[in-house]
Amino acid sequence: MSWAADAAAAWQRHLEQARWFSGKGRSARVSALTALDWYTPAGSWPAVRSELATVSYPDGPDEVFQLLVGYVRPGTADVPAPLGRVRLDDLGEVEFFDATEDGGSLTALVDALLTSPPPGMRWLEPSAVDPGARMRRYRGEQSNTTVVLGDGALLKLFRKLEPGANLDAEVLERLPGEITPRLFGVLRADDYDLGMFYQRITGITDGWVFATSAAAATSSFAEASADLGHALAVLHDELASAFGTAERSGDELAEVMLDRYQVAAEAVPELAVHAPAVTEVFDRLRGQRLTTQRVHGDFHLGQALHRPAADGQSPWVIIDFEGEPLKSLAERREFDTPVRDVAGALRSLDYARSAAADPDSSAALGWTAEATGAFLDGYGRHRPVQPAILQAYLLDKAIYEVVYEVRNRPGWAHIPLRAVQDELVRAQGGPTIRPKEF
Ligand SMILES: Nc1ncnc2c1ncn2[C@@H]1O[C@H](COP(=O)(O)OP(=O)(O)O)[C@@H](O)[C@H]1O
Ligand SMILES: O=P(O)(O)O[C@H]1O[C@H](CO)[C@@H](O[C@H]2O[C@H](CO)[C@@H](O)[C@H](O)[C@H]2O)[C@H](O)[C@H]1O
Repeated sequence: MSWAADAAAAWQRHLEQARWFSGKGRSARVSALTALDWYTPAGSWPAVRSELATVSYPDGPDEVFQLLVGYVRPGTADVPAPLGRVRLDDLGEVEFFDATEDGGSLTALVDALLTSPPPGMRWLEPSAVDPGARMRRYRGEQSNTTVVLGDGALLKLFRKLEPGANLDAEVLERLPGEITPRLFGVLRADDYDLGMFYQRITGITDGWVFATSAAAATSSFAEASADLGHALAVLHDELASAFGTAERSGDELAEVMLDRYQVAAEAVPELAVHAPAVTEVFDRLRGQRLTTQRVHGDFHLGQALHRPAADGQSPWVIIDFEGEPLKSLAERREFDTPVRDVAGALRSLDYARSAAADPDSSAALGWTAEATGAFLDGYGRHRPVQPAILQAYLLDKAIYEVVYEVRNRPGWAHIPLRAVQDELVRAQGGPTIRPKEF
């Protein structure tokens, strides 16, 4: 049997428990393993390379995931449990493991990428990456794997691969690095972007943690929210000048939102009863001409990092431009109106009140209303938002969230389900938790 057949079974077991593996619970099978060229020089240990795992499912198309693999001589691995042992033509009998779990392999990888970069390694600012920095895997919840390289840099290894440029790298490269981290380099092989080196922002509080702590203490989030609104408006200006703008008819957008709603209503029957009211809200887009551009696409508080004020610096940095995970890559790269991100932020401020002792108390509702008003002031000072368009996007986003939560976190589904109802009541002139003009 070839090394790949032996290793595939071990990786299959590993994937089922890997936090980043999005195919869990779908009877995933590693049907092929393709080795890319070694990053590390011949004769050095550990030997490190990327391998592409093709994952097959009984209920859908194959997907490709990146594995970063470390190999050492048997009995010398520096990880608690190597995944297995294989014989490779060039290395002989070796043990292998997930190299993101081994500091020595990460150091060997970064050193090799800096000192003898493979043809696919494109450096923009190599001096920002310190090969002597302590390297460790970021332990938080994420769908890729981030390696922390001291205080200065991060290496994000993309896990689920799609041919073409990675959206996050593509955006960071074109922006000035004031509201977003600076991009230091991109690693690519064959058709795939495999990872990127970028600026680590230190001393930050994750926006979701920041907002939910404030909501739990019923302490005002207005100032931070207004700053976030302003930061998003600046980001939208930067994206428009980097990628340009276009126009789209409101009729077309209404059809797209309606189609998405219909697919969602088939997946989640509770949504189906709202068809007439949902159609009415989307119909209000008809007859309008909308300006579109590249947007964040999946903006929420977890995509914003807050840092202590410093002269001339934005207190918020915005990250993760990969778009909504339930959409295809082509859909995620499409232009949209910037209102999509405004709606994302407002939905997130609504989610954040779930951290309050009683999320439905007038204090908690008031907390969201105040933060929402402040966000819209901060954003709208610069870029006015039309209420009918915002309403359609808020509804579209809440519908997306219902499907996302039912699939991923059923215990949270009540939050967007309730939001869908609230948006529809509000659209018919009912009571609102938002400032009256919106
Ligand atoms: N430039 C950065 N500086 C500091 N921390 C960051 C930076 N980018 C991401 N993070 C942290 O890493 C976490 C995961 O990053 P993210 O880009 O959202 O990963 P994923 O694409 O895997 O979801 C974020 O929630 C944030 O806490
Ligand atoms: O961070 P991702 O790009 O993977 O986005 C997905 O997961 C998010 C949850 O982590 C999800 O966001 C929803 O829950 C958030 C609270 O956990 C809330 O702040 C957001 O407003 C809400 O949409 C996001 O929708 C999904 O695409």
